[in-house]
Amino acid sequence: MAPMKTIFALASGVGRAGMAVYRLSGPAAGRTLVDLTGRPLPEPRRACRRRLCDAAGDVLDDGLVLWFPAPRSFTGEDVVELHLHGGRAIARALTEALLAAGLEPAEPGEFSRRAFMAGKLDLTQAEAIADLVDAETTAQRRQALRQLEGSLSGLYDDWRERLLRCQAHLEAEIDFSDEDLPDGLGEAARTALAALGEEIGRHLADGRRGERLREGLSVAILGAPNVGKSSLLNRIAGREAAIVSSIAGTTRDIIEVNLDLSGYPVTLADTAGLRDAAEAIEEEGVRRAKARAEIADLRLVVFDAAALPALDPVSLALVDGRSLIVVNKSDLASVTLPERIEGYPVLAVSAENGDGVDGLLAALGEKASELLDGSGAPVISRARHRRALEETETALRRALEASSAELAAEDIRLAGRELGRITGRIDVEEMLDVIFREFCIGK
Ligand SMILES: Nc1nc2c(ncn2[C@@H]2O[C@H](COP(=O)(O)OP(=O)(O)OP(=O)(O)O)[C@@H](O)[C@H]2O)c(=O)[nH]1
Ligand SMILES: [K+]
Ligand SMILES: [Mg+2]
Repeated sequence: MAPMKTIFALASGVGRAGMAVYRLSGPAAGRTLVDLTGRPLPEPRRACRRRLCDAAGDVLDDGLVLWFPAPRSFTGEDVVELHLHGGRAIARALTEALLAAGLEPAEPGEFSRRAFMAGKLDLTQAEAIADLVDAETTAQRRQALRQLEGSLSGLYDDWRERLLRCQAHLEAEIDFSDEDLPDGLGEAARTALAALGEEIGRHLADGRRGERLREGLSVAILGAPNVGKSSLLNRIAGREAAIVSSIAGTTRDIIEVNLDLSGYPVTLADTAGLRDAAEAIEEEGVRRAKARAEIADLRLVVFDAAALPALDPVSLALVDGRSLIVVNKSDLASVTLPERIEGYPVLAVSAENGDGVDGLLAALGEKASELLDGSGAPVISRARHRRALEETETALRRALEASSAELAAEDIRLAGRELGRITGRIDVEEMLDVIFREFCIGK
């Protein structure tokens, strides 16, 4: 095996800042610190003030240095942290000095990858670090923290252990029963596997709460042309994100704004007015609007108060349990607004003067919490986990139906392998690149 390289990266944000934190990891980290400071290594894990110079003796900066000898460090290797002043010139000079010392710039996610290799984190925890850094709302931050603390690791490891136990029992039965092999599964294994299958099934039926929370809830504003969809988006976003005009068919592309709705991440999308379009570009806009209506977690179906009692039939067809009914232009209403449409409560608003918008946001927040909040039990946070769990469940079901003990044991082995892939207990090499690629540099 090639000797482990020593890597470095700016772990804090790039650009002008009061402070910048650089991280070095690998066998040459300690020697590099000695060379940069011209002093012996400081006491482990204690911040010390030091002046840093390059090989020519030019002063780079004056700051704090920390020394984390292996294995008690983030990566499990020798690690050095340099807390310097933020700024591009310092970053450039330090980078040159480190390159000259033979260190290499870290790849995205390389620190976390080394931590995983050293057994400091499992894959769900490594993914949680990426999520935590990306978290934009309170609920996202909490979910990532729970996962980093091992909520998913604990659950999946426990399931995997139970599977391995069943597998061991079954294989013992096969090995020691000489002539008359037991048919299929033993009673005890059957009960244990069926219970496990049910638990995994319940975990899978979480309404995609964790994944939605990570990705943000997708909310689409839909309705006929000119009902004020773009005006409503702008009112909620607090800025002129979309073009508003009195010409029907103004919006074509989907315009998205990201909102933090009482801690829940929401992507609100404005769409083209639904109608039989007059020309090709608008037609494409309508096609995109309909596609978004299909995939959205929630729909705001907007009607025009000035057009009442007439209700656009295309919009009406979109109303279901996933929608909130909005009647806009309440300031123009000449008739009393209905309390319900198709049995669903009506939210009256005026995008023009802001009336009713707080009520709409409150209703949206309630829906978001219904879709995203759970019992507090750990939830699946990534499609990668969901796929592996589905494979596990399928293999378990096959094991329960298997005609011989050997076939059942093989399926149980497959199920355990799928579970192990989630936390990275087994068979991980090929997945590592995919997982750590989405990290940013310095993590
Ligand atoms: N009086 C009043 N006018 C409104 C209100 N909301 C929007 N309008 C007006 O209605 C017209 C259409 O508004 P838009 O926001 O462009 O409507 P839209 O639904 O996005 O239209 P398309 O993109 O063409 O489908 C504009 O002239 C707006 O100023 C409202 O609450 N009250
Ligand atoms: K319009
Ligand atoms: Mg519009």
